[in-house]
Amino acid sequence: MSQAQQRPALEAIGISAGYGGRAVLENISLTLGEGEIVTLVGHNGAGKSTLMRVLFGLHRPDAGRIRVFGQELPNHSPAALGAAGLALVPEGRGVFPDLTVDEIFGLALWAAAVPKQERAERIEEVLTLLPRIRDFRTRRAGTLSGGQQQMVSIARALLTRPRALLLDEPSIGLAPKLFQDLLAPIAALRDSRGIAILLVEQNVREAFAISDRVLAMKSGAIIEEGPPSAFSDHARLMELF
Ligand SMILES: Nc1ncnc2c1ncn2[C@@H]1O[C@H](COP(=O)(O)OP(=O)(O)OP(=O)(O)O)[C@@H](O)[C@H]1O
Repeated sequence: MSQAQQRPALEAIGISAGYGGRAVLENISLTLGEGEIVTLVGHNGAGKSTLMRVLFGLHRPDAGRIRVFGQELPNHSPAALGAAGLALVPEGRGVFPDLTVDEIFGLALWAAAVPKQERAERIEEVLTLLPRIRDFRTRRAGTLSGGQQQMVSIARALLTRPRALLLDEPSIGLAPKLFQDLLAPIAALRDSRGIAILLVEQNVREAFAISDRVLAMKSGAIIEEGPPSAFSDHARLMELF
């Protein structure tokens, strides 16, 4: 039995969800194994972000169950999920523009109830992974480039030392080189700490290079699943987008 079958980081079973009575997700089931990197691909509007929000307790599903590290939480809220070891980096960064990077980190550590004496060490740990942030730690987030804000958003999620990370389109607004600079430490995190990652990404070449498995979504359902090599055929991918 593989590790993923023994104790998945995340299990979604029969998730259906929508907006105002309009169905967007229909009976979705997926598993993210411990230490596994899975990329979720699909056309615009397929429901990828909605699924991420449901998984992180930001959107209530109409049906289905979600387990995190084998546990179904009585309150599937972002705070409870954070405490259980899950973190989300949402699409579009969501950093507070008027706060400096250091202030954003301080707020995140405070919100996660990390003891004061541990905070500097946590920040140092994340800055080792994403060293470019050192150059703009004292600047207000609103004055940073899109790529720098994306880095801050990922760093903020990592401060809580998650065991599973949901990453929604981290490449948006990033030059290809910067995106690769971002993916390398993420892949290293899996290797060093066994963190599990569910990645929504349109830049499939870069994403597949670090992925164990790919899930393809179409119109609110997962229609195909397999190793990245099964999706390397360009024509096959074009069908999905
Ligand atoms: N807050 C909302 N209210 C109403 N409808 C929404 C809302 N958010 C998303 N939708 C709709 O749900 C469907 C799925 O959107 P979602 O953002 O989940 O897709 P996606 O696969 O992430 O797309 P993209 O790749 O463009 O980000 C779309 O038809 C979208 O218009």
